[in-house]
Amino acid sequence: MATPLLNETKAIIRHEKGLHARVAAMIVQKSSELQMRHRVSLFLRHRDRKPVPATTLLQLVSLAVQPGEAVWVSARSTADMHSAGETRDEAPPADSSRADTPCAERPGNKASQAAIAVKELVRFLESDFALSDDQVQRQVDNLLQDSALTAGQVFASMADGLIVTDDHDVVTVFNPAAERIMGMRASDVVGRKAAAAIPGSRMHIVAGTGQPELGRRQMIGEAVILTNRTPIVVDGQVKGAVAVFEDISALEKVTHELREVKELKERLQLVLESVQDGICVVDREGCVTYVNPAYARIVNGRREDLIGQDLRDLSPRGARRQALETGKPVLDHVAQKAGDVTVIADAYPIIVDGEVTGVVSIVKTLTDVQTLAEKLNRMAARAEYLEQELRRTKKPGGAFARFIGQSGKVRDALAMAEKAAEGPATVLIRGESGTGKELVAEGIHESGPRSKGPFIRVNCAAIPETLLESELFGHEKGAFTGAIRRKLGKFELAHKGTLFLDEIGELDKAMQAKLLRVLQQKEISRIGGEETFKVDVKIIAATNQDLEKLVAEGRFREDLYYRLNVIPILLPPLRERKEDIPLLVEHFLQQAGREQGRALRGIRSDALEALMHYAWPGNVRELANLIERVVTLSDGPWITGSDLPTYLRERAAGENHEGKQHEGGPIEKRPVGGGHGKGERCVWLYNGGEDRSSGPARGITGHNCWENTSEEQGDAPLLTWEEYEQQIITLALRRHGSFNAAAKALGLTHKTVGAKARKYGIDKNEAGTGLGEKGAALGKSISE
Ligand SMILES: Nc1ncnc2c1ncn2[C@@H]1O[C@H](COP(=O)(O)OP(=O)(O)OP(=O)(O)O)[C@@H](O)[C@H]1O
Repeated sequence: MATPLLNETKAIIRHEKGLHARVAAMIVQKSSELQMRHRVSLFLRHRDRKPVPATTLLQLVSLAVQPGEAVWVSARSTADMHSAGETRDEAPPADSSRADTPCAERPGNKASQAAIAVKELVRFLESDFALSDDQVQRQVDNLLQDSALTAGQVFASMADGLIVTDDHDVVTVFNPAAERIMGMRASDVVGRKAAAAIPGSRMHIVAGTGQPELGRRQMIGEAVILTNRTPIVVDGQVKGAVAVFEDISALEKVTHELREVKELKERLQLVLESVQDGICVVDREGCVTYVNPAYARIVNGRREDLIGQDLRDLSPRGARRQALETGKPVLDHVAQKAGDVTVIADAYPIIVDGEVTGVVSIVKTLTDVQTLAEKLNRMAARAEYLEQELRRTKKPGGAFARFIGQSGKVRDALAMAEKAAEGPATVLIRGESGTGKELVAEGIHESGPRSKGPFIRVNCAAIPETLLESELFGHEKGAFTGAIRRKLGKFELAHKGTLFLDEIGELDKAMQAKLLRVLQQKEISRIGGEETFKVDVKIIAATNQDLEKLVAEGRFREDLYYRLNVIPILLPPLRERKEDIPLLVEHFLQQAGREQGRALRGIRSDALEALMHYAWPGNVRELANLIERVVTLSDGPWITGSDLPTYLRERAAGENHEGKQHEGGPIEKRPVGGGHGKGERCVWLYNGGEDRSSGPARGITGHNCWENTSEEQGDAPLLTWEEYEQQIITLALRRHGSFNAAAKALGLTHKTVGAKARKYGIDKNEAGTGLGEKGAALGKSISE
């Protein structure tokens, strides 16, 4: 408890300047002397403010006592103060109730000493403060000097900037912190008006309005400053202003960083909360500090229960603990969790400044991993399949461009195929073996909306019945002996694409039933699996069998037949479209020549005749194989009748003369191998001539040529150079249709081709109409 002040006595300050600095210094000097003498502490109180020690200059000055005003003097025994544990400068409340208490003024009595001291100080305060004693005078001066120096020291050692201006806005104080913060020197500022010397100064405004400006933020260069400006008011008069300010740039930076860290934390939190993988964080002690919702779901726990748990209890030998102890990641760790859940975890140590401060673990259920592996498996299988397909099918142009043939039946079939490609309906392609059913099926896929999806082929005849089901529908691991891993079926692989079921007539009845079910329900299930999957597949089936007959015999399900036969496409056998033979021959000759690196010029009429009169039981496939073989075995640039296998020559010739029928159907009675006189036909690989033959064949050049047997093989009369040139230009324009393209093919500029065409009067649009008799006869001598 504070010791009460004694003898509070009123004193009127009569000095003309009131309690100003010098008077205050004299009071301090006098009070110090009295305190020493009487072993008391003396206090002054002004109005209802707290008493201040009478020996502190600044506090006395700050009482701002005016002339004629009263102050209250009181005292306290120094001995009392020490026993009460108080410091000298503390000012306990005055006990005014005892202020007027008379006291015995005997020496040695505490109360009387206080009374004497108070009385003497009151007398001094009411005096005129005249100082006669030189020593006292010096002491007062020293006091004032010390006080000023102390204030200067205080200002200099302040961390905050301090600016003081007088009532004319002249800077009187500009401390070192202000110099540092504002980057200005005190010598450049003190004594000058603040408004002029300090950019953006508001001291004159604060002094002018008398209103303080507190907590103002401002920028000085790069620094952020927080300032308090206060007017200095003495006797109700504004005497200047004081500004105290601090550089809060560092604080601002930290605040900004903190905000960024908070934002980052929020974002990360959001990511962690929404990922499907389970994430768990433990601290350096092995205590769980965070789990995301996926983690709680995977381990069948509640987040609030999991957080705070100790790894020693949770999983003492788990991946997290290992990572925590070794400081190394632990990957693919398989663990059993509650509810019979098997998880795969990766645990990564969190290392800060080389020290392991915790662990993050990422957890997936085994099923998730399996699903991913399966997806991968599926993609890999599909990629492999598509790669093979890509290698196999090189398409030169439009979807049906690889299908050679211009006969009416072919055109009808292709027109139907183009239509069939547009929609989802099942297509059934019929035709003898080798008629191009697969080629057409590919064309349908490529020209339809599913062209970006897979085209999957299954040859129903080539796969043993026992394997076909698993081939089509896939199987689960362990579904039967040998099923060592899950296999995806062709239906699954063909999802969003086309499934081509070749040789559909070969399916046994059981498979027919299964296929029918898939076609009806559009869903499959793997052998040994319980799940069913929806599949979106366009079915194209093909057969060379007489399906109607099979249905009639009960060997093919009628309902499946109708399911498949939604859009039927019939491909004619080669013997029914002989006019396509020269086209095909030229196509395969070019192909074989290219593949075998042979500079072939064409096929002689005798050979072509033989090919056209053969019945082709193996159709285009047989023709293609034959040409390939002939090209391999022949030597010269021309394929002649003698290059053909004997059976074909004899059969064609014999049957022609005798009017026999081939197994594939009747053949024309036409002479072969020179028996045709002037009307013989031949196919030029790279040339053409006027079509004078009445025969139907047209090579890829679109023309047959007359060939005079007496002039055979290079005996034709030579033409002039210009006539050859005319031929070549005509031929190139006919083939390529434009000066540009023709020039490119001939290795000339389009200007040259244009000039030559004009020279010879060749109209590029009419170049295809023929070369004239002389030119046509020379066709064969124009090599590639
Ligand atoms: N019109 C054609 N134009 C070019 N090549 C053809 C044509 N028709 C068939 N081919 C070729 O003949 C071969 C056999 O064709 P494809 O396999 O399409 O016949 P298919 O009718 O499916 O035979 P199969 O019934 O024996 O399976 C292939 O190499 C194919 O490229």
